[in-house]
Amino acid sequence: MFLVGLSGGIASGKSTVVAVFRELGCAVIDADVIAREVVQPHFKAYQQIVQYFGTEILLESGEINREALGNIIFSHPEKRQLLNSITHPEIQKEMLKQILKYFVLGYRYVILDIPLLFETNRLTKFMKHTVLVYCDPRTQLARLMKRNGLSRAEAEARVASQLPLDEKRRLASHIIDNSGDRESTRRQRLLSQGGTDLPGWYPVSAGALRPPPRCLGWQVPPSRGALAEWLCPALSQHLWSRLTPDARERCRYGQANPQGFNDAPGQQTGCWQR
Ligand SMILES: CC(C)(COP(=O)(O)OP(=O)(O)OC[C@H]1O[C@@H](n2cnc3c(N)ncnc32)[C@H](O)[C@@H]1O)[C@@H](O)C(=O)NCCC(=O)NCCS
Ligand SMILES: Nc1ncnc2c1ncn2[C@@H]1O[C@H](COP(=O)(O)OP(=O)(O)OP(=O)(O)O)[C@@H](O)[C@H]1O
Repeated sequence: MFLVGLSGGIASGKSTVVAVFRELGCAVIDADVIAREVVQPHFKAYQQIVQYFGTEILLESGEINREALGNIIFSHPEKRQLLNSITHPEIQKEMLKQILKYFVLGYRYVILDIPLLFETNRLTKFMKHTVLVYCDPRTQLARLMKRNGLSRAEAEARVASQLPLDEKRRLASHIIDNSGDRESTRRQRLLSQGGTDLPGWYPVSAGALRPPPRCLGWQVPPSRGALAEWLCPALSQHLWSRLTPDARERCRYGQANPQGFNDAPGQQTGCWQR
């Protein structure tokens, strides 16, 4: 089984992109969702958070007031480190459990949506590929202010708590540019599944839909087109109908990269239009 690390910056569009992969039936593990689970009242991390941050960060229900905790940690780097040291080990344990679940189910690829993948840098070595959901800094700030109702200064503090997206760009093996509208982000993915020089997100999504028998692996079908038909005819037809005439031509003439991802060391594949 291969792990694909998907990351980005705060409000760069990870959830938006991941929603599309889920639509296609991909196996996705979301670190933000797990981060919410492991701080529920009966968990160890909850007790530690209350011990260090005090009961003033609790709601009346006893649950953690995420807005209040966020306000503290995004303006105090040392408190952020403390929170990370409490939550990250618990998040990683739960992620490992979910990875094992998908392994047992026979999935070939699992997408791990990890906001701080490049900051912590401990997990990248386990990833077959890393995908960065990029967004230009002005758009990122505007979307963050709007979504969270933050002032410019508050939003800037949150962005500054992470590595700049331009730096993450250099660390990722693949980029999805989400600076434009949702449809253009979607097109990047679809094109990548049928185009020429594209690394082929296809095996990831198709593999999730119907895990192939282990003994066959992925080498048996001679081309990606055949692979698509073999795995999921309905999805294959749908994707074919969404391709541009030019991309169809290229597929017909066998120029699509049958290997899926382009793995040349240090090379960023140009699959997703930037
Ligand atoms: C600070 C908290 C309470 C804010 O909760 P809230 O519901 O408002 O935001 P949410 O959890 O949806 O996170 C939104 C985004 O904030 C960013 N973010 C969250 N935690 C951190 C952090 N410690 N450092 C930098 N950025 C962070 C990420 O981009 C994340 O996608 C919460 O994010 C948290 O518990 N963070 C610590 C755990 C963590 O590191 N989570 C990130 C996934 S590993
Ligand atoms: N292409 C887009 N066009 C317009 N708005 C978008 C686009 N992509 C995302 N958004 C909006 O921007 C905000 C941030 O997107 P999203 O929640 O997907 O980011 P994220 O990276 O998952 O955020 P976080 O780091 O906080 O988890 C949301 O309000 C979303 O609706």
